[in-house]
Amino acid sequence: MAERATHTALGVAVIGTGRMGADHVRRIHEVISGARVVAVADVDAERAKAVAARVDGCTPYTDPAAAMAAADVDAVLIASPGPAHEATLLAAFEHDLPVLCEKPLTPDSASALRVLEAELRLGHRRAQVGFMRRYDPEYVKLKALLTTGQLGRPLMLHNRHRNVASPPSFTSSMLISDSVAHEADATRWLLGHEITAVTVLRPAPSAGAPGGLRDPQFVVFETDGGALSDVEIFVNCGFGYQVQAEVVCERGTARIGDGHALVTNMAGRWGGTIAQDFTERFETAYDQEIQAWVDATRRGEVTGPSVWDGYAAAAVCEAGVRALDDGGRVEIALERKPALYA
Ligand SMILES: NC(=O)c1ccc[n+]([C@@H]2O[C@H](COP(=O)([O-])OP(=O)(O)OC[C@H]3O[C@@H](n4cnc5c(N)ncnc54)[C@H](O)[C@@H]3O)[C@@H](O)[C@H]2O)c1
Ligand SMILES: O[C@H]1[C@H](O)[C@@H](O)[C@H](O)[C@@H](O)[C@H]1O
Repeated sequence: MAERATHTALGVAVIGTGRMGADHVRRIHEVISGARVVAVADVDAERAKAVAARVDGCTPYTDPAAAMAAADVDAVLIASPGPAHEATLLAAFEHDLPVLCEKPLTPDSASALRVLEAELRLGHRRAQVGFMRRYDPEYVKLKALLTTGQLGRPLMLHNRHRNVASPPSFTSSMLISDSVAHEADATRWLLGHEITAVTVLRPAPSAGAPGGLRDPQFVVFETDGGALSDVEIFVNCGFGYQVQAEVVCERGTARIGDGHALVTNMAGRWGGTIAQDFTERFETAYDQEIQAWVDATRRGEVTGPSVWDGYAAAAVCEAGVRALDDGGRVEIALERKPALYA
């Protein structure tokens, strides 16, 4: 596959054509280079048809397996809901197809381990997980600064993750498993530590939270490097989409996410605007992520967040959901890391 794809555009099947899937189809078709969408699959036939109609030569399917079996498919982008990811990943591995799987890899650590074992049986990495913050220019700068060691050892990481409003089906556990999943990965990646324990504190819910939703929550990760990483997750803040991170190190601090690219002074006031959702705040990150995946895939490589990263984040979130339910501190014991992910 890799040799063929090096000379021609990579043929991508996009599985799941909802909000993210349709946006990734647009991105591959209009924004990035080196790939074309040749198939889409969605259990909702009308949705698949409508998205396929926007791209010449794209065939709609309702069965992901049928889409992946099409002759012109070289790679798979999974954007169905988390519980559907395992089956699609395993089917893609059966065809030995490269995959970019939106986060979460899977919703729990047992299913993530089954995916990891299937990839180990292939004997080479095939899948990348869609932790797009690793491609966001601000996160990339922060990671580069930490890697120089100028600031000294990281002691604490403070994260804020705010959404304007949660979708109707959002549950209290999903604040952890769907949203804080990003900070589980960002903490591991920025600090280079594994997370060993998680505590979830629950302030009185906001009056703006839909009935019964425990929103906001305050999550504390402990790491094997002795650092603490805290996350304010507030998915019905009402005013904007904000993702901020501040690392406190022995000799200084560094902070991203203030969004002060444009500050205006007018009529006795100063200020700027706040993004309203993730597609706006992380637009560049998604573009860079998909371009990097296409480029690496055409070279026959897998370079992004790995199945191990997806498994570790799933284990952290699973512990977080238990900590939310019990109101206590839950320790995390990861499996041994296989050499494939060293
Ligand atoms: N990286 C990010 O910032 C980010 C942002 C939003 C969503 N996501 C992730 O992207 C994925 C999709 O989220 P979304 O917001 O687009 O959801 P969505 O509900 O808008 O779309 C999901 C689509 O998948 C379809 N579907 C359901 N089961 C399927 C199956 N078995 N096979 C094929 N299609 C199936 C649904 O009909 C729907 O059209 C999730 O994993 C989510 O966590 C990531
Ligand atoms: O699925 C979405 C997505 O991952 C966003 O990046 C995050 O901000 C939301 O909280 C989450 O619900």
